[in-house]
Amino acid sequence: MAFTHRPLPTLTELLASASVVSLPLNTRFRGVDAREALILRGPEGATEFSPFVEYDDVESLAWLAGAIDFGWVPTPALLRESVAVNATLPAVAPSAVVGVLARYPGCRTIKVKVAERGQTLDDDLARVREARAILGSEGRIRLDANGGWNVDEAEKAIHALAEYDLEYVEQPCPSIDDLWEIRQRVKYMGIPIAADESVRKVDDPLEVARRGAADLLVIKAQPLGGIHSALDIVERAGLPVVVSSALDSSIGIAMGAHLAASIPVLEYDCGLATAALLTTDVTAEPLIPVDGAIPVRRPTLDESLVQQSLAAPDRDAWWRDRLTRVYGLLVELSESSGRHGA
Ligand SMILES: O=C(O)CCC(=O)c1ccccc1C(=O)O
Ligand SMILES: [Mg+2]
Repeated sequence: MAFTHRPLPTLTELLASASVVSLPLNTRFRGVDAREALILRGPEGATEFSPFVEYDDVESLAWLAGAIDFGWVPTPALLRESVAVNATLPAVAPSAVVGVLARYPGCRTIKVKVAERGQTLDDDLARVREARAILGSEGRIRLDANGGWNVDEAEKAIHALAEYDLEYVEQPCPSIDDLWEIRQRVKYMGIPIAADESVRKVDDPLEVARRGAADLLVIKAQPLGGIHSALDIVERAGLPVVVSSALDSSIGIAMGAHLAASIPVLEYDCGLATAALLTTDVTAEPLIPVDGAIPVRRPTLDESLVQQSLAAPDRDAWWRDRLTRVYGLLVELSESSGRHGA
């Protein structure tokens, strides 16, 4: 992973610029009702460090590199002023679908979460049927299983869900081997396979592309070490990409929007509309979709909104400890790569 910022800002500088916030969700997502994030104030503007709380320090390393990249390094040249986005539909009951989709005005593409633990294929069928009924026959529906199926389950589910006309299926199975296998099995149906976790949670983000295990890649700026590092991966992968977020505040969404705006060819709507799932944000001008797109700009922090969303003292301390530990790993890594001339 390429860490472009040298020298690193000091830990003192990072901690002094940090606020830890807890942003309640209007729809339960990934088993949580609030999203915690550590917001940093860098010379380029606000940035966000927000690996999910269950991620370990090693996995969080790339997220910190990504946060520093957006706050301390100028962004690449922007090729567009807005980015078309998909509605993200969490694994809610069919009766809740219409209410969630109302939060994404103008979106012609819906990403439906499927294969949720504790649910069945019938639950997925009912949710996707409802989404298709509301969207109409011309909008696009993509699925995201977050690796929730084995290959046989994925094959069965994709056969059953295909009647709703699928744009692609994201991470149907957990491993790269299984992605390769399911891709072969459904190729004749013309349904592309996208890789997400197999890009951002593995040692080599290019392995999927090299092995032909997916038709397209989901690219997330923060977990891939930042905009510059993600852009490098996109260039080297040679596959179409979907730029997505990880349920960030509008600051993290802006990082994704700047990445999306610097990619020459974007064939797919991006997964950058999830600020619509937050009940409150850290800026007065959140990056939520209007006419199916979000603008490419850096929101300024609204300090009173930040104050109102500050996390409880124990959570604030937890995030500062995490930042301190992960920063230590980042320093080790940049020193060892400096020694090896990388
Ligand atoms: O891509 C989108 O539409 C939104 C982002 C998203 O789905 C997501 C959000 C948080 C954690 C994981 C994921 C994911 O794509 O798997
Ligand atoms: Mg995904």
